[in-house]
Formats: sequence, C-alpha cells, structure tokens
Amino acid sequence: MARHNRAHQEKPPQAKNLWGTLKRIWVYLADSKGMLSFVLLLVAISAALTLAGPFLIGLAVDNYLVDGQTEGLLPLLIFLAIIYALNSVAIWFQNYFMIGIAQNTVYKLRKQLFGKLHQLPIRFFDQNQHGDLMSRLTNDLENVSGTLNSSVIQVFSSVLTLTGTIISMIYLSPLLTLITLSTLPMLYFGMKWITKRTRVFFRDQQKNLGDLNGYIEEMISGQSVIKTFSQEEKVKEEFHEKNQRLREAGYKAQAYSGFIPKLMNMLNNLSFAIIAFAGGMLALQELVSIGIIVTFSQYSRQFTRPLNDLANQYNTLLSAVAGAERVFDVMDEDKEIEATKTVDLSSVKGDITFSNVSFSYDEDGQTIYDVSFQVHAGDTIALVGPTGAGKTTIINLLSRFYDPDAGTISIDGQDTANITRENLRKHMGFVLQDPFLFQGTIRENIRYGDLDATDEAVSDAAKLANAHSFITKLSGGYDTLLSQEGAGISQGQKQLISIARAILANPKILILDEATSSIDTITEIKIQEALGRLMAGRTSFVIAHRLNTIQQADQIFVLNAGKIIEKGNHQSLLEDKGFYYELYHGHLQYDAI
Ligand SMILES: Nc1ncnc2c1ncn2[C@@H]1O[C@H](COP(=O)(O)OP(=O)(O)OP(=O)(O)O)[C@@H](O)[C@H]1O
Repeated sequence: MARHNRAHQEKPPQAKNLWGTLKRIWVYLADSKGMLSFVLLLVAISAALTLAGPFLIGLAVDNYLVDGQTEGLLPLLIFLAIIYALNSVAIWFQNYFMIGIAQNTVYKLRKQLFGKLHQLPIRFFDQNQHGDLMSRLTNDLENVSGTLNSSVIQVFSSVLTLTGTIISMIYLSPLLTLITLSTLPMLYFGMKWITKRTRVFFRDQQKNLGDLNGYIEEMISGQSVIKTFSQEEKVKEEFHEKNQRLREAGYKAQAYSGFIPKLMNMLNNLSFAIIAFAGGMLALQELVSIGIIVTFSQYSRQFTRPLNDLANQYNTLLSAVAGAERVFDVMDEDKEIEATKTVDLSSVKGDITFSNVSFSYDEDGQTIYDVSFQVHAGDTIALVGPTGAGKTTIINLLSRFYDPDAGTISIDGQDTANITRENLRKHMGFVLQDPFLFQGTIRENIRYGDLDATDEAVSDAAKLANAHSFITKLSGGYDTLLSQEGAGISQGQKQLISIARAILANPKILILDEATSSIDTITEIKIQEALGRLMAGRTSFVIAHRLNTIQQADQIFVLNAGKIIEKGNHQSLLEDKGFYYELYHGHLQYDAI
C-alpha cells in the first residue's frame, strides 16, 4: 500500500506559554509531593546554614580577631566547621532525592507520550516526521529530566538564600545594604536583554535538533535507496545544511547564555569593590564594624551567586520548557475518536457495503468521490486502476485508518463507524507489499497474528503458507532471529511469513496488496498457492497487479481519479469494451497491470 509521507507540516509560530507549561510539569511533580516537601525542607536547612557561616565569621572577626582575643575562638571555629559539614550532607541528600523525583516524573511523561502515540490517527504519523517524534521521546524528555534534577533545588535554594541574605544584610547595616544592592538595576537590565534572546534561540535549537534527528532516521532507514540512486552527495549536502542550522542555533543559544556568568562575575567584583570602599569609609566613621564588612563581602557573593544560579537556571528552564512543550504538543493532539455507542462484532460473515462514500485527505482536493458497492461474504474483489486512483484509500477507509467525510461503510449491515477500530481490525488480516517484520524470531513474527497460538499452530500456519520448508532449512529454524524489519530473508520469504501470520490470525476479511516487485517464478507460484488457501472462504480485497488474480476475482472495481468507473468480472468488463478493456489491451498507460 502506498503510504504517502507528507512533508512535516509546521504549525504557525504560537506564543509559547511558559507558566502554563510549568504548571503542567508541576502536576507530574505533585505526585511526589511528600518526597518533594522533604527535599525542600533540606533546602531550607542548607540555606539557613549557608547564611550562618559568614555571620559567624563576622562575629569571629569583631569579637576575637580585632581584639586579638583567642579564647573562645576555637569552639566558634569548630562550630563553623560543623555547620559547613552539615550543609554538605544536606546538599547531598537533596540531590539524591531530587534525582529520584525527576526520574519518576520523566518516566510518567515518557509512558504517557508513548501511550498517546498509539491513540493517534494514522493521519498524524503521515504528517509528522518519524525521527522528530522520536526526538521528542528521547532528547526533549531527557532535557526535562536533566533540568528537574538540578533546577528545582537550585531555584528554591536561590530564592531562600537570596531572601535570607538580604534580611541579614539589612539587619547588620541598612546603609551598606543599600550601597551593595546598587548594582542590581544593572544586573536586571543585562539579564533581561540576554534572556529575551536566549529563549528564542533555545526553542530554535530544540526544533533544529528534532529536524536533524528526523533526517538522520530517514536516511538510515533509506540507506539502500540512497545507495542505489547514488544520492550520497545530495544527502550529505542536505545533512550539512541541517547540521549547520543546528550549529548556528546552538551557538547562538549557548553564546548568549554564556554572557550571563561573565556579567555576574563582573558585577560580583564590582559589588566587592563597592563594599570594600564604602564599608571602609563607613568603618572609619565607626558606622560599621570590620566584622560586618567581612560578612558583607561574603554575603555579596552569596547573593550574586543565587542570582547567577537563578539566571542560569532560567536558561536551562527555558530549554526544558521548550522540550516539554514539544512533548505536550503531541499529548494534546486529538485522539482517534470512537463512537459513544459501539456495537461489538464478535463474529462476522464478511458482507461489505460502501454507500456514497466520499473522502479527502486534506482541503486540497477530494480523493474519493461518491463510491458505492456491495460485496458478498467470501468474494474476492480486485481493485484496479492507475496509480493514485484511490485503491489504497478505499482500503484505508475500510480498515478505518481514515474515516469517510460522507457516506457509510458497513460490515454485515453494521455501520463501521459504530464498531471500535480494535474490534474491526480483529476481523481483518493484511498481507502487504512490503510486509513489516519485527526484530525477533520467525516464530514470534508469525505468532504476531495470534499471540496465544501454540508452536504447533504456528508451524501449521507456516505449512499452509508454503513457508515451512524454507524456515526449516534455515540453520535456526523457527528460532532464526530476524534483524530489524526482517532483514536477512528475501522479499518473497517475507511475504510467505506474512501470509502465515494472516492464516494464524484467521480473519474473515482480507486485505492484500500484491507485490509489484518481481519475485522469482518458484516463489511466485508458492505465494499464489498460499494466497489461494488464505483467501478461501474469506472476503478478500486485492489491490491487484497480477493478471491471474484479476481474472479470477468475483468482481473487479476499476478506479480512476477517485471514482469507480466500471464494475464486473473480467469477462463482462472485456465485453463492455470500456476503460478496463483499454487497460487490458495496453492501449492505456497502466503501470499496475
Ligand atoms: N496520506 C495522504 N495524505 C494526502 N494525500 C494522500 C495520502 N495518501 C494518498 N494521498 C493521495 O490520494 C490519492 C489516492 O492515493 P492512493 O494511495 O489511494 O492511490 P492508489 O490507487 O493506491 O495508488 P498506487 O497504485 O500508486 O498505490 C493520490 O492522489 C495521493 O496523492
């Protein structure tokens, strides 16, 4: 079946919602509320200990060092050492528990995102680059996890330390506090200038990373096509372009955010100089003590550090929010909707009716126009017509990969819109041109048709599918491990395995997409024979490319430009001397017969 992968459709740039996204992340974090409270308590303890250090050093200077009195100094220093040691222990525990919380949160996000992918319609996968989706599940989530690990603690600790430091400073000397804080406006405007730019660049960086990953994924899966068409140079060029774009976005994001520590450092030194100078002047007038100047010089670093941390965290936070937004974007996609009142089809006969079905993939143009037909249970229907006529689309509608815009499709008289997709597809089997085999043994791949099947049932199905003899000739037999996508066995053998899988699933309705690629005559005969057995007693829709399938079909639907233009069996259609007759005699270009 031709799956037309549409170019990745970019949504128009939207005002991204920082607080909204943070709130959504909080909902996940809130599940570990108890643990988080404990971490925050530890953060508060270590913030208090951080404040106590310089305060005690100031005391030591004023009470002991300035007076030259050493008695009592030692216990004070021991006390100071204990405070610093306790602080380290508290910090270690904060990190330890926070890593657990972050991992839990991202585990839940990952689980939900992966779950959501399975609820999305095929349309979504047609419209989004697969590698980009993978990037959301890996890079973007990793980004969120990394930030949670560090940011939550940093932000709380910075806010507490900052508030505590300023309160202590005001307590010690309001005047010196005012002088020290005079560098703040410079800091504020500098930061504003930088963060305004970095936010855009971080988003760009994540987007370009997703784009590059998507490209790499596609190029790795399409390696054989690239090689057969000698497109290596073009691919390298395209890669180079995307790689360059990522480099530029990354460079800008990092370079601008790299200014932040430099700016902080400069202001740090400046405020240190201001304290030394202004403090010295005040001390000369006996307005402050030497101890207070020492405490202030420590505190000034202590308040620029949390500010620095906050600013750094703000950037990491922005990049994580950009990642989280990309995750939430997928989570917010509309799920496939099932009817509220569904009928349960436990068994089906296989009568199928299309009544005035119309459908278009997008607003650009209609794909299927007013298609109506009736199929009796057990019949074989061949869908023929030029490429792009709508054969695959008819199948997509029947199996509800897409729903019609108008008209109804029914099975045994039941509108399929009222049957859940899962229920519907239980009664359908697919044998596609390029069967998808998973990494695993041949047995597991056949058993995919019915997970409860015994080994004996698997080999019986393989026998009916003419696959048994080639499987037993493989050195590993049924336990032969197939590498990804079934590499390691031939195209014809893959077909036989997929037929065995369909036989095991035992569906009432079959969808067959005949391979157009040439398969050697012996395998071809084996496939035809196996298909004959598989189709017996089932309603079969065949996107037919082979003459004998078409000739033996009970009904042939000739499609052209989304309409069924002729119906009948091979003989009657030839007698009509219409489109089919022309196709058959090669008067019309038709690459599928
Ligand atoms: N996912 C999609 N999104 C948008 N348009 C699509 C999509 N899939 C198919 N189309 C368009 O719908 C039309 C019918 O396509 P369809 O795949 O049904 O043709 P087909 O008869 O099966 O062709 P082929 O024999 O080449 O497989 C084509 O014009 C195609 O470009």
